[in-house]
Amino acid sequence: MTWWLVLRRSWAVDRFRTLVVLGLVLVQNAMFVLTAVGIRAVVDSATDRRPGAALAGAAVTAIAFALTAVGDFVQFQTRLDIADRVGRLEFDPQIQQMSAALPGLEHLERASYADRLSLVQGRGTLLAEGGWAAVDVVSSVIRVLATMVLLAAVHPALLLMLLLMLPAGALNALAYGRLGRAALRAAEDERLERHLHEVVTQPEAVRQVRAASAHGEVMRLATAAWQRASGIQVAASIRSAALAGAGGAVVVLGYVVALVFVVRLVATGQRTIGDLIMVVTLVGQLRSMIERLLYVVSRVLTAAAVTGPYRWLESYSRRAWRGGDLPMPDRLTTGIAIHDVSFTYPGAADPCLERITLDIPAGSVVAVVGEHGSGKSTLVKLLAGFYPPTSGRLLIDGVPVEDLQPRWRDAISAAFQDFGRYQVSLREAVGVGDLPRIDDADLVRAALDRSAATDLETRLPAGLETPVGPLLPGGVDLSGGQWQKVALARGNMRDTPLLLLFDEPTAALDAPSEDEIFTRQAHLSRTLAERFGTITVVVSHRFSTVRSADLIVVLDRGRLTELGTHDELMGIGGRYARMYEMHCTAYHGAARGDAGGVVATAGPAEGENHQ
Ligand SMILES: Nc1ncnc2c1ncn2[C@@H]1O[C@H](COP(=O)(O)OP(=O)(O)OP(=O)(O)O)[C@@H](O)[C@H]1O
Repeated sequence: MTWWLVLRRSWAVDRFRTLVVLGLVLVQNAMFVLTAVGIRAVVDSATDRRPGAALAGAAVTAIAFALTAVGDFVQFQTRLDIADRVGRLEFDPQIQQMSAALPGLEHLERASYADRLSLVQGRGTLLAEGGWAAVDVVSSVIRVLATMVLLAAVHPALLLMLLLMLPAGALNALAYGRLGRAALRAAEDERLERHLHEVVTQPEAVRQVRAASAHGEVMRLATAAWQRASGIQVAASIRSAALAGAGGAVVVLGYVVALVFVVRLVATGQRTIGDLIMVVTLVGQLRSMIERLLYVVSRVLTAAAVTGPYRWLESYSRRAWRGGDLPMPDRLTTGIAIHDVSFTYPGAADPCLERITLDIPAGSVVAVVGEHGSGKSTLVKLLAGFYPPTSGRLLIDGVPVEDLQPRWRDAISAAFQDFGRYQVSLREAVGVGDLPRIDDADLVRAALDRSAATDLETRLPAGLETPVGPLLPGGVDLSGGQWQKVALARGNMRDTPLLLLFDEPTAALDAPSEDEIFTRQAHLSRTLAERFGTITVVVSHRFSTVRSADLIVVLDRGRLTELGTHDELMGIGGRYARMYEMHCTAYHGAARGDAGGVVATAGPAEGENHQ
């Protein structure tokens, strides 16, 4: 229950104010009853010509009324303040932490998960306000009940007013439930619209958009997405307003009927004028009370659009972290075993990897090859623990990988073909690969060295502290290849990994740089293999690297079709042999100049060695 959680957090953040608010809720309700009874006493005393009693009653009523008004104000402000503090200091950081610490990628790639995340992120204050609004609901209900008791004392038939609240409340709940569901439905288009705007504003993407003269089209798509999202929300608002309006009309009708009824009681002498004035006051207030009740219920329901996703995030992060407490080994002894692993992307119809079985001995270098879309990167993501296999098991030294999470992630160094361009200092852009040691300049230099990128530090005006990226004050932009080297160095920050993953990490580099990097990485892999039994997994189009691997894994449409060393696979004469030969033919053809008008930019000396 979110309101209970909010109260507990508020208590932890500010005990005094929490007590003030809860105390005021009780006092105000007592003062409210006193005001109503006081008004009746004043009027009846005046009617009976008892001026002293009338004056005393007026004084008590005025004080009770003043206390109610001041209490309302203080309570409202204090509650807003606590909700804001709890939202910003407790919920927002927790939400950020839960989202950032999720071990896999499913929450970012499955649309329904991403929608919930986008609804809850940065909405901690709304969540806290929703919790306090629930306290408001309780307070408003107490006030309405007190009113009903006072009305019943005048005539029990007035209790029928209570019945009117049920349809009004139900209509309002429907109205706001509809709004919450619309927010969730619109979230996907809102995300799309934000993404398309990023595409036309972020330097990396905008170049391609400009080159294709697609700016207008992207903007049209963004506008269409915005219109769909806003259409969903506007339609839901109109329907909700109609429902809430119908609820209000029911209440007003009851108000009029009640007044006519009491006037008749007074006219027939069954009740006093004091009773009439009290009923007029109470019923008049009842309307605003019910409106307030409906308003606070609406706040709770609006917050429910966030509480639902918040609850989901909590339970999802608990499930995602179901890993055991097993300690991480310091070194691999047997290696990684993949047993009958299949994997289907969230929301996808067909599996992307099917029944892969593979033993990777500790200390080995494995190359994964296959056509585009054959599942190479997916296999790498599974090894990194970004996704759990849909079926089958992944064992690290005989231990299921999920029992080692999240520590397994800390034992991995990885560089991918898609890389982030973090616009911070060079030191931070590399150091973030091992966050606890981000300030260790020597470690950052060693990572740059392992990635053949030491020249970056010497070329940049302020060395490691140079801001990289054009958006920073004094920032220096890097070339595509330099950015890739930064990403590679980031992947090399950890100096004692048990698994090195390289998924086409040099695609943006020229052949000599690529050659130098692979020579260094090969040396690094061997050193780490000896010391820690570290396994290296490389996805590469570079056959000189592939052929020197201890084990080559050939994937074809998600299935493992061939497995062995270069010589073994060439001996089989299957897919690998054909790929290798095609590569050599294309390469030599290009080198001879029969590339059909395509200028070959990589010469034999630039890194390829096929024999
Ligand atoms: N996040 C995703 N959601 C759904 N399907 C995906 C996702 N990522 C990849 N796929 C699909 O899974 C299949 C394998 O993709 P993967 O990236 O593993 O192939 P690959 O062999 O690494 O390709 P490439 O050589 O082009 O990098 C492809 O059909 C791809 O469309």
